[in-house]
Amino acid sequence: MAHAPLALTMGEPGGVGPEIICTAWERLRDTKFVFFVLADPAALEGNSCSLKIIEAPRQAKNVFSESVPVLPLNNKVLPSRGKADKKNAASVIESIERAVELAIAGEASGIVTSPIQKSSLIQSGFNFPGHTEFLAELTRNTAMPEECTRGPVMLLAGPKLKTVPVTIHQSVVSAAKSLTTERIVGVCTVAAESLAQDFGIKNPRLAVSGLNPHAGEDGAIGKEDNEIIAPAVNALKAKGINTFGPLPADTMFHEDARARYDAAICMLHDQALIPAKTLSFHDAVNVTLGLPVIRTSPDHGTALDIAGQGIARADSLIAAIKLASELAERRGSI
Ligand SMILES: NC(=O)c1ccc[n+]([C@@H]2O[C@H](COP(=O)([O-])OP(=O)(O)OC[C@H]3O[C@@H](n4cnc5c(N)ncnc54)[C@H](O)[C@@H]3O)[C@@H](O)[C@H]2O)c1
Ligand SMILES: N[C@H](C(=O)O)[C@H](O)COP(=O)(O)O
Repeated sequence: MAHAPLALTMGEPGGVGPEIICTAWERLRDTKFVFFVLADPAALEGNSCSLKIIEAPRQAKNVFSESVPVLPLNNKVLPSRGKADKKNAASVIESIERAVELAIAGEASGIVTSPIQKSSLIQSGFNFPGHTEFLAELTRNTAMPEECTRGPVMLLAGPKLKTVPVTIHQSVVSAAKSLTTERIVGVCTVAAESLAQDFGIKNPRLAVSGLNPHAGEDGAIGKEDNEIIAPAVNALKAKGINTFGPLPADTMFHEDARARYDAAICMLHDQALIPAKTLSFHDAVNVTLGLPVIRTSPDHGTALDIAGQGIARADSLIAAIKLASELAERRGSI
């Protein structure tokens, strides 16, 4: 079967994306991890790698060892290193939309997204708080693979820890208010399915965090742990999903605790992402579970503060490319 390349989105042209794409290509050019970049070539110019314009993803494989294959966008960018210009929003968004189209069409085996500057896109009228929600919308009408529940669900996957936030890009106040037993059951169901099917973890063990300090101290410090989270854990156990909790979030990430589970399911974005990024900032990958296409991303953002200085590390992007390729192989799409 022909191997489809991975589609790599351009991300924020003023951030570290362009330089780490170039570094990632330099490190991967002689490997099986072939990708092409959906970008205005102007966004990638000025780095040390050579670019080759391609007309279709299938051409990527033939040029990959010599140059970065670039599938040009219709919208142009005016890159300004270290600054996110909302005038570039159309191009940033087009890159994501076209990657999804190509993945749905089978011309790309998966999507790896470069970081976007959310605030700049939102100022331009973009209506989504992140890739996760935008990708869910773009793939809404595409059928899921058999026996896979639709998400989206965010997973931060590192060598020492996998974490899933139940609430994602929400204020802490709105996240706490929006927690329901059904939502927790839904997220855990997608996570358990994907850990088994995409990551090959048989009967994955899910450790569910509480919301409040000490998981509510039996109702003395908040009622959500007993009234919303504990019933979700019971419902998941009844479905045969290997789940336990709610656990106090502050003590569930030390080394011995991590050995007891395959993924930590957390109620809040920062409960999940702080331990993931603290333990493995340069190795962890952000994966969207519960989509009909494969999507990974580095765990870091645009890093405007160091863009263009030649010090940005490409390790997390490389890990994202390798993981997307591994997931595609497992799903049999390449
Ligand atoms: N997948 C994504 O699109 C994604 C992910 C996370 C954050 N973001 C966005 O990025 C923007 C900036 O976010 P932030 O400042 O919170 O986080 P950030 O990850 O961009 O930066 C945090 C710190 O880590 C450093 N850093 C980041 N990437 C690095 C790398 N590759 N090598 C070395 N150092 C690196 C930065 O210099 C900074 O000091 C925000 O708009 C945020 O929403 C996007
Ligand atoms: N919440 C993520 C983080 O802090 O790393 C980041 O915003 C990326 O989210 P998307 O993948 O939805 O863009």
